Amino acid sequence: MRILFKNIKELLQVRETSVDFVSGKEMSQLPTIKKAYLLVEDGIIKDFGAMTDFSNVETDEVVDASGKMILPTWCDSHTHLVYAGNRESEFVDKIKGLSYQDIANKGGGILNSAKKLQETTEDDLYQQTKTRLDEIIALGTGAVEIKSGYGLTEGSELKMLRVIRRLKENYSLPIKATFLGAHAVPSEYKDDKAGYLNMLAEVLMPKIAEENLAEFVDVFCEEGYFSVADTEFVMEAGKRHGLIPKIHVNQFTSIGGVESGVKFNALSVDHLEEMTDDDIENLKGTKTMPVALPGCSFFLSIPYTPARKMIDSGLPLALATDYNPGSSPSGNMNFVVSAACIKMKLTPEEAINAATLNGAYAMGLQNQVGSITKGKDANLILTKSINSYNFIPYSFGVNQIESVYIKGIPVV
Ligand SMILES: N=CN[C@@H](CCC(=O)O)C(=O)O
Ligand SMILES: [Zn+2]
Repeated sequence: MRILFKNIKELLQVRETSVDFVSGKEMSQLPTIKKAYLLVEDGIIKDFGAMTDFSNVETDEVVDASGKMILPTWCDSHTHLVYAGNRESEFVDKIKGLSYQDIANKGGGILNSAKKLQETTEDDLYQQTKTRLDEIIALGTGAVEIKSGYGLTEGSELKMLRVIRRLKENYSLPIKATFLGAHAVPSEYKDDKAGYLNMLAEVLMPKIAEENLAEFVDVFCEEGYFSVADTEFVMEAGKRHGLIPKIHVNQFTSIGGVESGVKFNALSVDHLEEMTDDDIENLKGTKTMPVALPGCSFFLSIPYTPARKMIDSGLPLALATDYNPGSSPSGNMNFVVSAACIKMKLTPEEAINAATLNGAYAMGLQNQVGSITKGKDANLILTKSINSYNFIPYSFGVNQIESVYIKGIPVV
């Protein structure tokens, strides 16, 4: 099956050869071809170039993209898509002045979501999650990471991971699963955090490895949740079970978790709303991707990751939604890209690199998605007619997407 997209006003994020990620000044370069064509064969990018160089080939379908742009779909490397119900009432508490920590202290927060999830069947949870996955695909996401972490018991953590496995079986976009058992200490273990961590390492991780239920391991490294020592314990145990670390760190305080993440070769360190100069220094020259989650900063009214300073120091950056019921109940990568430009002062080129190529790297998917490169999946966004790609972040809250293709098949 061959599809030809012709007369594309501008084809974005064109990489002749695959690059793992871009950092520092390279982030301001977004390679494009104006008046382009793109040929897709059996779901894979087969060829592309300028229309002037196009020589006719037999195709099954031709899409005339005059006035429109094509870019790789968004790569959302940090979500908590599997959850039960929502936390609308906490939203109102927050408007009335309670902080994220105040809400958690009065029994809300992660433990509230865990209670709801424990009471929900696997089938129901699958249906709720599927609705969210369909919603984010329609918004242009074509690769996604999904975490556990609202189960907090053996059975419920496995239930979450099995929901993710079912999604992997039923969808053709790449999905990566992360075991986030160390998201919060459940009430049954409130005086025995070490016992809970041991249960994660000794009981759950072997089962996850045996059933191949996750690629990554995560920890919420934060005051009141898990210390740096706890985080290292979990990363160490995860590694023993073949799970690569990706950690929640520096959301509210900088307690040394970034340095630990780097030490354990974490694939990414995520949140980073509070960054010291030492944290930035620790990330330099490493393979650990810093991931900013501006939707969370927006929703909780907490600082934005100092992305400008980080990129100007030579670091790479990825952008993700953190879609979850407590701190970012939205999986809209278009909004994330806008917020990165408006609030974190990224240029559109930097934000698009962060939300595609660098996001793919933060999931270990840099050879499969994230750029227009021959051999990668044809996971594509076809925009409406727009004047320049700056219009995507500029017109925040407005959907500029006409169609989304996953493996060359239109899903929207
Ligand atoms: N901060 C930790 N975990 C999630 C929020 C969890 C929740 O509030 O339900 C996050 O990434 O923001
Ligand atoms: Zn998160």
